[in-house]
Amino acid sequence: MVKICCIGAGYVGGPTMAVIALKCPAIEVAVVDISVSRIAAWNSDHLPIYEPGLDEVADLIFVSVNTPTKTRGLGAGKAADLTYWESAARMIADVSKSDKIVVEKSTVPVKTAEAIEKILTHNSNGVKYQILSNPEFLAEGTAIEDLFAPDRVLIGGRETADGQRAIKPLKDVYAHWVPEERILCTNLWSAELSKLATNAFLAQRISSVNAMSALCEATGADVAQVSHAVGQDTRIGRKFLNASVGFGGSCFQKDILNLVYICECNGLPEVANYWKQVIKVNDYQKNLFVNRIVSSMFNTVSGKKIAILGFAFKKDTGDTRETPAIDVCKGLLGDKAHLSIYDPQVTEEQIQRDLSMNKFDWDHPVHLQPMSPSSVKSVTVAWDVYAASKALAYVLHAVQNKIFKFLELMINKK
Ligand SMILES: NC(=O)C1=CN([C@@H]2O[C@H](COP(=O)(O)OP(=O)(O)OC[C@H]3O[C@@H](n4cnc5c(N)ncnc54)[C@H](O)[C@@H]3O)[C@@H](O)[C@H]2O)C=CC1
Ligand SMILES: O=C(O)[C@H]1O[C@H](OP(=O)(O)OP(=O)(O)OC[C@H]2O[C@@H](n3ccc(=O)[nH]c3=O)[C@H](O)[C@@H]2O)[C@H](O)[C@@H](O)[C@@H]1O
Repeated sequence: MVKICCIGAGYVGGPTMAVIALKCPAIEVAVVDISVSRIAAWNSDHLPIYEPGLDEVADLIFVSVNTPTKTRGLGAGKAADLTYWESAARMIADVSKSDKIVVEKSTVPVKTAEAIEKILTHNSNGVKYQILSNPEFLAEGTAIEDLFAPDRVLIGGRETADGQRAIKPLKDVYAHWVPEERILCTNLWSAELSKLATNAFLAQRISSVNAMSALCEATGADVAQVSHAVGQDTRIGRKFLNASVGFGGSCFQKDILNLVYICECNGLPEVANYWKQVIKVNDYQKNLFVNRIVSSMFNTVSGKKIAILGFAFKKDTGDTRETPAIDVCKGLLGDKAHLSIYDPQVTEEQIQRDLSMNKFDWDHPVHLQPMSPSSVKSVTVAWDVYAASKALAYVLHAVQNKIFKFLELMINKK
């Protein structure tokens, strides 16, 4: 019987292992995490199984730990910080007594498998390792349906006989519920890079339509109509063409910055600049939104009360990682506005934490994040939409697409 262990019980590790356990009753699945509270939370919901310890637990080890953007040292602000990956790999090397297949589930820079291989084999005591890249494409809010019916499952392995042999057991796991033609097998580097490329392409579409939205505002075109017309072209397609206040979420920005850094390291500055522009347009969009509010209120929001409806980075999630609401709120707070924030999925503590935290600090295990950020005094968190909107000067609706129209309505009503 195949045994699986997953290191990292987060947004990816938790649901992915839950689905594997559900679809493959004969496979024993264990999930480990360095965050005690994370494991306690999962156990309280009876979702993934927790087994303390890795020793001899698994044949296939998924690693789904954080890969944040580096905040200091070489590549700060762009490169992926592989600290957690490295410590997971060292833990695997320390405790393994039989041959293992280590599966990269986290999104990692292309060529990471090479470094992981070195760590694992350095003190291997005769244990053999094969590294596979099996990036995850689920989106939050639809994680379970994405896992049940993925567009594709991607598995990259070494192009050696051992590498190809290692692909088989992983392919067999997915074959329990994913049609064979949707399981793509490639070499390691293609799989690693395809994940970064997919997120870059998706984010690029959003930046493209957001750039158009600025031109629409300047010319009287309606961005919803333009995006609908563009998306009707079957070569382009309709998805991911909703204009917004900018994309958020834990990965798009992080992965593109990572891609930019890899291009620079490979002596490809033109390619790096091309992708950097996707982030620049996203930042521009968030600034534009703040500037528009401030300028339409006699160039100052100082002392004015503004309600923010929705704080998470998109609907159907309580996740606030890189939510554009943080930038919008910080921009308004910078001009001394008073904010009343309402989001039924997000706690007050999380909002205060997000507004006080430094850029990129959120992407570390919970217990390693700064613990007691000072709360932002000019922010109140409301428990219903009416309370949030009481005595407000403006309502911002942090749900993609409707924002500009909604604001326009509000402005016109004034
Ligand atoms: N959130 C998402 O929708 C997606 C995320 N990804 C990628 O998957 C990876 C994980 O992302 P999330 O699950 O969102 O992160 P997360 O922060 O929710 O979960 C990561 C977990 O790993 C744990 N961890 C860190 N180091 C560890 C170690 N040495 N041993 C045991 N546990 C350790 C942390 O405590 C944390 O609970 C990232 O590389 C991300 O880019 C990929 C696709 C989708
Ligand atoms: O690697 C990852 O972490 C994941 O990143 C995204 O998933 P996610 O961040 O959960 O959410 P999305 O639905 O992609 O939305 C991201 C952001 O783009 C915004 N967006 C999305 C679509 C759109 O048309 N316009 C738009 O502004 C959303 O509001 C949100 O802020 C990808 O969709 C997943 O395939 C990928 O696995």
